Amino acid sequence: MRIVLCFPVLDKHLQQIQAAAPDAEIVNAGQERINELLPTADIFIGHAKVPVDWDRVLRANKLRWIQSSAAGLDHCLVPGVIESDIPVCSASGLFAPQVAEQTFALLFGLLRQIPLFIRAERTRDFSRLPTDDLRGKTVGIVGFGGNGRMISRMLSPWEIRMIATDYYPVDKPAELAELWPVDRLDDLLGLSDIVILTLPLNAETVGVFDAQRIAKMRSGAYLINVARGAVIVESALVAALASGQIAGAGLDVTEEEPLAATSLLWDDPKVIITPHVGAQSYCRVDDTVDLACVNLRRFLAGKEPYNIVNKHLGFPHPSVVYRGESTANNDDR
Ligand SMILES: NC(=O)c1ccc[n+]([C@@H]2O[C@H](COP(=O)([O-])OP(=O)(O)OC[C@H]3O[C@@H](n4cnc5c(N)ncnc54)[C@H](O)[C@@H]3O)[C@@H](O)[C@H]2O)c1
Ligand SMILES: O=C(O)[C@H](O)CO
Repeated sequence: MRIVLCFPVLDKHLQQIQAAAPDAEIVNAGQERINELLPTADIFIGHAKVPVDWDRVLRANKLRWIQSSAAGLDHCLVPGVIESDIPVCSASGLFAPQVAEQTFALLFGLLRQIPLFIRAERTRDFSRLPTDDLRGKTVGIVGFGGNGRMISRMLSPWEIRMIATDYYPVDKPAELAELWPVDRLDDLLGLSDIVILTLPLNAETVGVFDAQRIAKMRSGAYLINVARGAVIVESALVAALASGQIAGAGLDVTEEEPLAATSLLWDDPKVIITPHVGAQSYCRVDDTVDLACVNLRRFLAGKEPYNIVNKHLGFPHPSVVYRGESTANNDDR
């Protein structure tokens, strides 16, 4: 059995994976050799950032399971793969603590005008300006999976109202006032002072925040995107910031990555940009390997791995989140 990897593992990670699959040959393809090696794989663990020739992989008819090292599967959810009988597992929820911290950084950075004070610091300028409070605000979370749930849990001590929408609006935690289905997105936008995007990018969500939808947001609201850039039409966001419809945006992700040097977002003082680092803490690879090994052991033992996302195989369902509210599966670690 050959396991092909495509993510930056250290020797200790390779040893951990080998211990989970003692009889397997483990090959670390890296981005450079992924297209050469993937058709020879029985199992793929990783996340290809380069275009993969999935037709060739499917024609080889060898691959039996995919474990993504990313939560967002927009790269590998090509129809042929997701509709095949190869189970595809995401890293949904795995990076929720990191992504929630990044959301906090962007949220308080915007409310407390941190970029402005950092600029003033450079000129030894100690002028005071009023800043905004989180207290008393309504926070709307769009996409209530692993990341959305962790954000709401971490925000629960504040005196705020939280509402959310999700494709599967079930298991509403006590800190949330409302958990609505996706068709109530506009209601959420009309009520929220801060909108946090934690939904996946797919055919239904691409460009969902276009000019019309942004116009449904409260005037002077803040928008934070820690999901995928392409859920927002960037030109519409630029216009809404210019008109004041949106008071500020915190973006960990952008439509094009890296964000083009010519983008007007760079120079907007109401925008904080981070280069898609929400999940990039020092724990990321350790966490990914832990999940891969839990699932590898399950797969080899003939058990269902966690976080399968193929719809025709009966997924996703609300318990797919590996490190979310709805599973206790860390026992398997
Ligand atoms: N910034 C980063 O570094 C970073 C890190 C991890 C994940 N992400 C992105 O965040 C997304 C969410 O990650 P997660 O771990 O919470 O995944 P998840 O699968 O646990 O959660 C996504 C949730 O969104 C819901 N959803 C699907 N379509 C929706 C829609 N149209 N409207 C509202 N909700 C919808 C799903 O039902 C699910 O509950 C990923 O798909 C990925 O693109 C970004
Ligand atoms: O989806 C994820 O896991 C992060 O955005 C990194 O790709």
